[in-house]
Amino acid sequence: MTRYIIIGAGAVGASLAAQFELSGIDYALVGRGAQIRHIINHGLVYQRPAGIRQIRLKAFDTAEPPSLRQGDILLLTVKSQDAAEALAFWAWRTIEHSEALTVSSMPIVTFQNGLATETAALRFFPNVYGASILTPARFTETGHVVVGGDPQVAIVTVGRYPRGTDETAAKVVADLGRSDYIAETTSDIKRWKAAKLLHNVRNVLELFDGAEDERAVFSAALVEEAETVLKAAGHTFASPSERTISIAHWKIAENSGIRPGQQSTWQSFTRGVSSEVDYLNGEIVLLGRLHGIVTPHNRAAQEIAGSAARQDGFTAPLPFASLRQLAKNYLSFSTLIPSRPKAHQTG
Ligand SMILES: NC(=O)C1=CN([C@@H]2O[C@H](COP(=O)(O)OP(=O)(O)OC[C@H]3O[C@@H](n4cnc5c(N)ncnc54)[C@H](OP(=O)(O)O)[C@@H]3O)[C@@H](O)[C@H]2O)C=CC1
Ligand SMILES: CC(C)(CO)C(=O)C(=O)O
Repeated sequence: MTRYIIIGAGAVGASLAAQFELSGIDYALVGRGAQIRHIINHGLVYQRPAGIRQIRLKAFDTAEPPSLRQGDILLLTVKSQDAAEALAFWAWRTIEHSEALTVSSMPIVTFQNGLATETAALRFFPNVYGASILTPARFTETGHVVVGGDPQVAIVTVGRYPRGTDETAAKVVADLGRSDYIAETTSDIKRWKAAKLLHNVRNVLELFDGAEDERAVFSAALVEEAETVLKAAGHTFASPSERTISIAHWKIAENSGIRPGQQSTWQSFTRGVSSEVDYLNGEIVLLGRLHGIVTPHNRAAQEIAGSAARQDGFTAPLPFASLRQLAKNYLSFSTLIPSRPKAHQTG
């Protein structure tokens, strides 16, 4: 029987474990720090629109990981900035009763927003499956995860990376479906990841104050830069009409404990842990630099969020005026720099 090894016990990972537990699907949840200690000792307080319950989970501290066996599938649910460390930690461990095989021979499913994790995983694992997950999930309090998706937990699209689909992708989708997710396979997961990044570059704005109309202008600029550089880098975007499943009745339930403006980046700041901004806005900045395109709004957002993350405590929104000014400065610098010369042809 397939067992899922869920790495990262936060909003996405702990809710997956809870859903598997409730559906009789075998799994092991591996986490770190106070969160996993709390889950091991007291269980998880799991809040969904239908109610709150305390669930005992098969949970392990990464300091004492479970041994892995043939047939296991890894689900990576840490944030992008923690993916490299987790991949290196798992890849070269041997598999129980198959000393010649390492964990890297197992399939791994990457749930991260952004575009960086799949290529990082391919460095170690030949069988990488990208998952694009749309879920209103919250982890801001130790031992407590809230999911506002209604009636299902989330919408998940899974495909082999960089392209294709196969029996493993179909198996993961079937098990997610049994566990109250709306799930589908795709043969082009890169298009879903790129389309999602167009939304996630706006997450950073939830850290800032400012008038709604000014924020809307800045938000549009973040997305426009993202679209331009992603296209320059050869990405195309999946559109909702490509879904093979209906999501018409899916919504974020009212009074579910999920509040607008408090998505995953805001949650990391609120918990005082590192944030994913370097892999969301930072991905746009990186691709811009690689393709000779300026990205002043994403750069300013990445820089201010990065500096703020180094300071203690996130108790008040960051000043939007500073963000706007820094973006303006980067925009005017860029007009002073001649555009990149075309590479000389040699030989
Ligand atoms: N939250 C949401 O609603 C959504 C999130 N996503 C995406 O899903 C991914 C996961 O996000 P999310 O669940 O919110 O993240 P969380 O921060 O809630 O959870 C990640 C957990 O993984 C732990 N962790 C980090 N490194 C390791 C490691 N090496 N081994 C074991 N555990 C580790 C973290 O510990 P610590 O607390 O110590 O850092 C944290 O508890 C992200 O890419 C995010 O963008 C996508 C859609 C919605
Ligand atoms: C789907 C969305 C926007 C919702 O929470 C998300 O991806 C995130 O929080 O990062």
